[in-house]
Amino acid sequence: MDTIPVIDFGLIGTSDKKTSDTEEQWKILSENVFNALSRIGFMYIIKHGIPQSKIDHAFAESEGFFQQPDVIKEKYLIDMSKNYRGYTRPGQQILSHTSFHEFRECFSIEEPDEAYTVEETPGLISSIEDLRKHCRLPVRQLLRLIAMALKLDDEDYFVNNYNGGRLHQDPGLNSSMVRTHYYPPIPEEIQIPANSVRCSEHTDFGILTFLFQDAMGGLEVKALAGNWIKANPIRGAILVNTGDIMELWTGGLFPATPHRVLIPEEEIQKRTKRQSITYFVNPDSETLVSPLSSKLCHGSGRSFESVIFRDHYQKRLEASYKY
Ligand SMILES: O=C(O)CCC(=O)C(=O)O
Ligand SMILES: [Fe+2]
Repeated sequence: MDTIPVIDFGLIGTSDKKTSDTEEQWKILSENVFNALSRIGFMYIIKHGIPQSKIDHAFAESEGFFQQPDVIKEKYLIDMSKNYRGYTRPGQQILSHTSFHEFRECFSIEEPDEAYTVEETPGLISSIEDLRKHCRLPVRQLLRLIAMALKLDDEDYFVNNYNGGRLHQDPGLNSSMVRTHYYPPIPEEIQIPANSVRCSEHTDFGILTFLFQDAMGGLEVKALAGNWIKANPIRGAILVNTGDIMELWTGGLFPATPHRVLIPEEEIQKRTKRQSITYFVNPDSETLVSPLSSKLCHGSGRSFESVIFRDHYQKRLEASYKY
């Protein structure tokens, strides 16, 4: 499959569980989800119920933050000895050993913390938290659709491993993270070092990622055959992909699809900033993740080792921040 399918969540409405009225629609969507995740690992979700104004607001607040001088942004520099919250400057996180530099800066928020503020852009944290809050319903819907797609006896299995099945996030229990990215314009006078990218080829670390992107484009997805296809922006749609944990749970049936953002060849895009916001959906930190059944693993021919999510996450984050 060389196109990224579009899945319409409007069909199942605003309940996070199927009801007798919507059972048929849930079944159809779960089949669509199965095809998308087994063939490409990416899909667009439309009519997901998140107001466009919330998305636009988080983008505007993020832009306000990133356009400030470095000295201000670096006041909020990530301190990895404590947590992964705060500002990452360009080149500080490199997602693949094959890249020399990433023209990408970002700001990450792991879990809600009322006391944490960015005084120069006071709306940054609240707009991001608002977006996170709105993501929870479509995340829970999708986790149940995936359980149905896999024909699990327990359709709540994934939901129960995401914040212990609760709608509100418990600090410490779950490290799901919102990260707002800014790819700065690359001015003509800058010498671009060899092997530089905007974002290196990588897989995501958790269960799923929800990605909101602006109109600029540039994200590419590696199809199973190894060719790269463009994940063109669709206004208002959430681009969803599976991460390492879904690949492990399904024994490779739903692979974690590699993706990247190269430095654009088109001058206009190169000289223009790009923004994206990701919500990385992680299982609860203490979850022991292993392939769910030998039936699912059958056919992939690969073996998978069980991991405690906290250990896996720590390892992957530390490796990417070593530089
Ligand atoms: O900015 C993008 O479009 C991709 C970002 C991404 O893949 C990530 O942060 O994991
Ligand atoms: Fe990613």
